[in-house]
Amino acid sequence: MKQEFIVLKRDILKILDAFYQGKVQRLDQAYNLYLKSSRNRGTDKENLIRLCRGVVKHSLQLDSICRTFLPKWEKLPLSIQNLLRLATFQLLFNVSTPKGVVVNEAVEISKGLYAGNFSALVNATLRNIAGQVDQYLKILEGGVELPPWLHEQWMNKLGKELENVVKSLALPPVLFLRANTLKVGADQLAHLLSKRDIEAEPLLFPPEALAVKKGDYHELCKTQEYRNGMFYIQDLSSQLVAHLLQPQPGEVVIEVGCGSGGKTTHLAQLMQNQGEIIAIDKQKELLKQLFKNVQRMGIEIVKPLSRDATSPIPELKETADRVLVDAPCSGCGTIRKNPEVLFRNNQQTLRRLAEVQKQMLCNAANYLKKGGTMVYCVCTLTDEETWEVVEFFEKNVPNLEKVNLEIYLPEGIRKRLRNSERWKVLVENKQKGIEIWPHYFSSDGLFIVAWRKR
Ligand SMILES: C[S@@+](CC[C@H](N)C(=O)[O-])C[C@H]1O[C@@H](n2cnc3c(N)ncnc32)[C@H](O)[C@@H]1O
Repeated sequence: MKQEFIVLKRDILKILDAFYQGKVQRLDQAYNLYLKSSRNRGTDKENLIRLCRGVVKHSLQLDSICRTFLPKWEKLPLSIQNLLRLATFQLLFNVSTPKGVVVNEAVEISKGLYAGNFSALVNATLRNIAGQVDQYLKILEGGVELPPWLHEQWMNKLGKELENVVKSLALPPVLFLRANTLKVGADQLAHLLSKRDIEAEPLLFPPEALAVKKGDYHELCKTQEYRNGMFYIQDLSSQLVAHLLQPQPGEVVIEVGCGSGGKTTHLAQLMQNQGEIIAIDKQKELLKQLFKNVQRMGIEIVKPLSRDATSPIPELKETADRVLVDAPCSGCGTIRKNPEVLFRNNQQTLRRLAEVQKQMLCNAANYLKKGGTMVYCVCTLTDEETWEVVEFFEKNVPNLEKVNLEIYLPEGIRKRLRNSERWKVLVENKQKGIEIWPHYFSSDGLFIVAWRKR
C-alpha cells in the first residue's frame, strides 16, 4: 500500500468535509485554501483536484450506489460518507488502480476515524460495490445526473440533445488560454510554451485562443510567459464575449461585473490599449486582482471602480460607446469545472440572481451613448437568468434594439451552432441571442445577447 496515496486521500477527505459542511461555497475555495498552507506545497495538486471534482460532480450517483447497500446512509457521519464516496468514485473511474487496493486503503483510513467503529461497514460496502462495477459503469456512461429542477428545464429546451450535454459535463474541463496580442500571437506563444514542455494548440477562433493539450493550471502560472503577461487563462466561450462587443481603439467602454479582469484585459487587447475601460465591481478584493492582471499584461487604459452596480451610477450617464454587463449568475454552464453548482442552486437562488441581473442591466443601459452597443452575458443557461431577464429588460427599457449577433460569429462557430436543434428553435423564434452549450466546443456554457441604443 503506497503511503503517499493514503496521505493524499486523507487530504481530499478534509477538503470534502469542509465543502459538504458548507464551510465554503465553492469547491475550488476549499482546495485552494488547503493547498495554500505550506505543509501542502508538495501535494499532487492535479490529482487532488481531479478526485475532489469527480466526487462532487458525481455525488448524486455515488450516493445512490452507496444507499443500495446502506439503507441508513443519511445517518452515517459525514467523514464516513465522504470516504465511501471517494472510494466508490475510484472503483468506478480509476480502473488502473486495482479494486483491492482501493478497498484496503479506504479501510486503513477508516481506522483513524471514529475509533475504527466503521471499518467493517466500509470494507463490506466497498467489496459489494467492487463486485458490481460493470453494472454501475453503465449508469455513469449516461453522464452527470442533474438535479430535477435543472433536468426538467434543460429537457424542455433540448430534448434528446440533453444526452450530449450531460455526457460532456462528465468530462474534465479543458484548459484554454488567451494570448495577450499586445505582446505575442497564439503561434508564438505555443512555441514559447513548448520549450517548457507545455503543449498548447492555437485554435481558429478567436485567433488568440489556445487549448492546452499537455500541462496544467499550476505549471502554467509558474512560467515566465505567464509572469510576463503573455497570456490569460480563460475559457473559450468567455473569449467570444469581447469579440461580440466589438470595442474599437479610442472608445469608452464600461464593464459592469469585471471581477479580476478576464474580459476587461481582452477588451483592452482588442482596443490595442487605446481609449478607456471603466471596470466596475463591488468586490474590492477582485479589483486588486484586476489591477495585478492589468499590470502583468501591460495594459494602461483600465480604470477600476468599486461600486454596487444594482444602484445607478449617475456620473456614468451616456458616457460609453460600449457596455458589457457580465452579471453574477448560478454558473450552470460551468459544471465541468465547478460541480458544486449542482448543489448550491435551486429555483429560489435563481430568482434572487435574476433580480440582481435585471437591476444591473437596466442601470447599465443608462451609461450608453446614443448609437452605443451593450452586451449582456452569463455563464448559465437557465430560463430565469437568460430569456426572462431579456424579456423584463426589453419591456422596461425603451430605445434599444436587439443586435443580430450571428452575423458577427465566425463561420466555424456558426456552423456548429447551426447543427444543433436548439439553435434552429432560437432562429425560428427570432430570439437573436446566442446560447453556447458545453458540448459544442468542450467549453463552459454561455448566454450572450446584445442591443444597440437608438
Ligand atoms: C461573472 S463574474 C465576472 C467575471 C469577469 N467579468 C471575468 O470575465 O473575469 C460577475 C462579477 O459581478 C460582480 N458583482 C456581483 N454583484 C455585483 C454588484 N451588485 N455590483 C457590482 N458587481 C457585482 C462579482 O463580484 C463578480 O466579479
